[in-house]
Amino acid sequence: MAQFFKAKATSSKGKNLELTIESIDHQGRGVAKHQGKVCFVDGALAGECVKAQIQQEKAKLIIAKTVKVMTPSEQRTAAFCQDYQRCGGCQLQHLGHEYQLEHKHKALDALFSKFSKVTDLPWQLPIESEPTNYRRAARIACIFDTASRQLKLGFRGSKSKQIVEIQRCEVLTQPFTDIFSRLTEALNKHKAYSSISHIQLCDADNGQYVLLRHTKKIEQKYKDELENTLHGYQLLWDDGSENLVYRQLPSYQVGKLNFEFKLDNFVQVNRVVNENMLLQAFNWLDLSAQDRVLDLFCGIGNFSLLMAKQANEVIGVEGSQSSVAMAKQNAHTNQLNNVQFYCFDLTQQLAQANWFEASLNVLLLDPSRTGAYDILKQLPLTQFKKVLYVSCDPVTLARDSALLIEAGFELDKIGLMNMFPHTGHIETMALFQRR
Ligand SMILES: C[S@@+](CC[C@H](N)C(=O)[O-])C[C@H]1O[C@@H](n2cnc3c(N)ncnc32)[C@H](O)[C@@H]1O
Repeated sequence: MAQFFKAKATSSKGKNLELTIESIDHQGRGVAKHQGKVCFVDGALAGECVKAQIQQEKAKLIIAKTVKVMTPSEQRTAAFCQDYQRCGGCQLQHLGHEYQLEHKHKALDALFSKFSKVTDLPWQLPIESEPTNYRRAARIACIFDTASRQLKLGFRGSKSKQIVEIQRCEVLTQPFTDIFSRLTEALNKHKAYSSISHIQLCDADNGQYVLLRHTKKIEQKYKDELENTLHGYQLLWDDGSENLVYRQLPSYQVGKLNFEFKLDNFVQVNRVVNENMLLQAFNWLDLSAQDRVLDLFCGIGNFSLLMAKQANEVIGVEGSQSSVAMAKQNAHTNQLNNVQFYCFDLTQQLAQANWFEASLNVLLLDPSRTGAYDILKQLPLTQFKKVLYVSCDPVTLARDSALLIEAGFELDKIGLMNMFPHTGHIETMALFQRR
């Protein structure tokens, strides 16, 4: 066989480029062009000239990170967190808080125009958040470093599995802002704690919970010692061998509704935004006493219970058995008997669903980032007069919206919810009405 000369591919990784940033994409990265390739640049803002280091180069694109801002945008601000450059939690602290929603608006406009050819979106006022101390739940990663014989605590680094040790986190609610240094000191007093692999924090309305996941047995005296050191926090020890026993389940309240949950259930992390989101959903849907609501991806019944106050009936569907159990319990303790919950994987065939009924006339969806395409393409959409789509991913929202528009719906209202300030996450509520 003929042998042709093929030059060795030289790696461009680590090389610096000077780039002029044209826009920011839906993940908060600067977008520029270089020799016919699209460059996505972490830490760069529209209008800026930056020096960027190449992380990865492919046939049509370059991934890079800003190493020097030569001409800063007037929207640029100093990050308030000293670990911002290393930690993977926030991506947009360099963009002034007041400009972050403007950027998210533009990103959604572009995605809707691309996927569903809808322009001039019917934007409503956004749901705002406090810029700091908004996050009531988080997961801390832990690793025992054999070289220093220390347990290290922190968040995963941006685009890596490395743990970034941090002292404080200003986006966590007040009781947890400085928990890192306190935990690091306490957990390094005894080797007994060295098998702790992660720690879950939850600032519930009825107490602050700290769940410690460990792989080896920890003697009771060491558990008691930590409990005394972290006085005021409710500690839970989880070695994965049996169901956790809660002295009292964590809970949050919205109006007169009380929601109990377990730490492995999904709960919305921004308390204030969640309350305003539920209220907005209630107002936008404007349900009548005849309406029968299908709430897909319902979790512990966050939306379902409020909707049940107004509607004739609500059917909630969720894939996590544990969340469904809590949703049923929450309906019972809130004395709502017109809401039923079912456990079902919504990527599966609708023909196997025992919860679907032709008389359901309002659809509410709140899927995870992968969106709701699988179930939406199977549902007989013509039976619904309204669809309320709560989204945590703008790309899947725009894609799924195209399907709804094609099925005869019109986008009536759309609004951002600033659930995670300073991050690239875009949370949106969209109301579709049948044309
Ligand atoms: C964004 S959360 C929303 C939960 C709830 N609506 C709330 O406001 O708290 C998405 C929910 O969808 C559930 N989920 C994810 N994939 C699913 C699937 N394939 N089938 C059913 N439920 C799923 C998750 O367990 C989670 O509870």
